[in-house]
Amino acid sequence: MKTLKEYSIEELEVYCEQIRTKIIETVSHNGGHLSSNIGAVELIVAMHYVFDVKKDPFIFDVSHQAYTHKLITDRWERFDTLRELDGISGYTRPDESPYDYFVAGHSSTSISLAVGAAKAIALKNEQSERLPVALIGDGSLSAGMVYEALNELGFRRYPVVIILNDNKMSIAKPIGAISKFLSQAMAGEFYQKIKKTTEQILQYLPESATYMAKKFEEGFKLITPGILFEELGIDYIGPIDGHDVESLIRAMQSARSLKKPVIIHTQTLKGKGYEMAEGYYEKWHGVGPFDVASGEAIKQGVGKNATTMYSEALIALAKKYENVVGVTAAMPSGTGLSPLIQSYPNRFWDVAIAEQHAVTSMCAMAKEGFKPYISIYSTFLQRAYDQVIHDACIMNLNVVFAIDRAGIVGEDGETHQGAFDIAYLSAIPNMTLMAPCDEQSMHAALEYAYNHQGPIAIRYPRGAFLPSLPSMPLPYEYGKAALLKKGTSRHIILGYGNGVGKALVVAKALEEKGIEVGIVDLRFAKPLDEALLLSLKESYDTWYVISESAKIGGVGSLLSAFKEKYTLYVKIKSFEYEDAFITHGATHLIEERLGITPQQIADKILKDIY
Ligand SMILES: Cc1ncc(C[n+]2csc(CCOP(=O)(O)OP(=O)(O)O)c2C)c(N)n1
Ligand SMILES: CC(=O)[C@@H](O)[C@H](O)COP(=O)(O)O
Ligand SMILES: [Mg+2]
Repeated sequence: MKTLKEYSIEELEVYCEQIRTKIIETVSHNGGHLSSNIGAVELIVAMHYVFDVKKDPFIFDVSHQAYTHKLITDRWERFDTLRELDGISGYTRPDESPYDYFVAGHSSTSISLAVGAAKAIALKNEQSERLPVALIGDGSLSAGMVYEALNELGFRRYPVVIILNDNKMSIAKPIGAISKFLSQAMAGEFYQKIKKTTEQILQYLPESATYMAKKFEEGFKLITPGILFEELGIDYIGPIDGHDVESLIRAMQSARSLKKPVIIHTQTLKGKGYEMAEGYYEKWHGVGPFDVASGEAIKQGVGKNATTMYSEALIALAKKYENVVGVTAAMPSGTGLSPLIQSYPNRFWDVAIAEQHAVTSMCAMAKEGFKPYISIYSTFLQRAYDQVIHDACIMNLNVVFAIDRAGIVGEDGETHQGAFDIAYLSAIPNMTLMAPCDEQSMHAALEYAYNHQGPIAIRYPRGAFLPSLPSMPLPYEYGKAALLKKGTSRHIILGYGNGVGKALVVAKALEEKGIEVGIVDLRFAKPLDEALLLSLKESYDTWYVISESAKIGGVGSLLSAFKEKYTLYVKIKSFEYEDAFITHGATHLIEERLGITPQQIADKILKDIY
């Protein structure tokens, strides 16, 4: 059986098509990242042809585009378990395969990893000449961390090969000077033409002419995107056709021989090979199951999701108040900000993958009297934690953090679960935490936040809320909770955010067993409603907590601190997440694995009682 490195170019091209078909087929069943992956097939096949995955660190930025790598290495047979619970992950994971060098999922870490690996290889003075090779997309090139890495790499000049997959797309059309600079298409095409013509002429000229041509080509690079990297001390090759296996192999072989930092600028078509996805379509970045022939989604989401509720509520607010502004860091459709960017382009922005910049720039807008709504996933806000403290909270600025994907997100797994925002935000002075539980309270929360003085974070889940009460019991008031149901037992459930809907389902299951528990919608996790909570101590011995967050630093922790403060003799039992990263898989299966489905919670409470 031939190894990949023994394939002819023709055989490699056939192999690429087989891989592409496999990816389309699998993603159409399992969902996943389609266009990024089928657009990167030739790149990754060429990587495996030229470099040695058994020794060279293969580093994929975000690694959402690494399906080809998984298929080539050791996961072809298991590939149909993609993103399923106990199946293979949609991202690289060393605990899944020795060929996955590093965990990824958040963007723009690849060049720092390559620099670190190169440093280690140099320090270990290895004879085996291992060479880190990183694949990074044009969208991921917009994050600041990349420049921190390039700054050092260009200075220390470690041998590293960076392959830039420039498909002129992030999730959405990329914004910013970097992507504009990269897509000097004219220079690229023009440069290629000149280069090809020079090579053709050179064939008939004496050796000495080659020197002149080299100088000419060096100079010519100045009008390609290469100047950015060359000036930083990183050699530049390209731009080259990222679907032409032969030129990719040649470029990677010369990059490997340079033994210094080099970036190969490849230009690809996102979605290549599946016509409906080819080009600039946000919708084919991350997809659910779909029919390959028609491109139609198979499983449509049920009801209006929390993101749409947020988007509609923000549109209403933007109409009402001129000083409402907002930002997303490269997730316009995911956060629901797209319609606002379209309707109010001078008040709502996509700032590319730049969460730190998104937060700090909005803090300046708050200082200037605007009311910014920073629309961001719980997991990606982690990237801007210092900016929340340093730029929003110390000055107690009027900034709203609209935290989407709070709680379990499902198939994206460990790197994307929205488990930590309550823990990482509740510790910050001046920060207020609140959580709506349905559409009405979402609208009310955004309105409340508009009038709130100081930084405030509003969290809500991926997908739809669990069904809640037909109407809000009372309007939001700073730090005030709502007693939804007194019940007749000495047990009460304190729900927060989407946990309120879950509490209602649990209460119903208990009622069928003759147990009537009380229910509170906490509404604010910080500050807690101390008056209401103190009023519970006489009637309820056991307080159950349902919040979609990590237990440590979560709502249960905040309530335990409250219990300590007033020396209360109540038992607090939290159904939040234990101290472990939460793997990938459908959310309901993950919750079952964690023992926190409404039925499992009801069973646990029943066991408690009897
Ligand atoms: C820190 C961070 N912010 C946002 C995201 C969400 N995200 C995942 S992939 C992606 C776009 C990446 O674009 P690019 O690097 O060009 O890759 P492509 O999908 O085009 O191949 C974004 C914004 C992320 N994974 N990490
Ligand atoms: C790779 C990445 O980080 C994004 O594509 C993410 O998967 C989007 O998540 P949602 O599907 O929840 O919008
Ligand atoms: Mg891209």
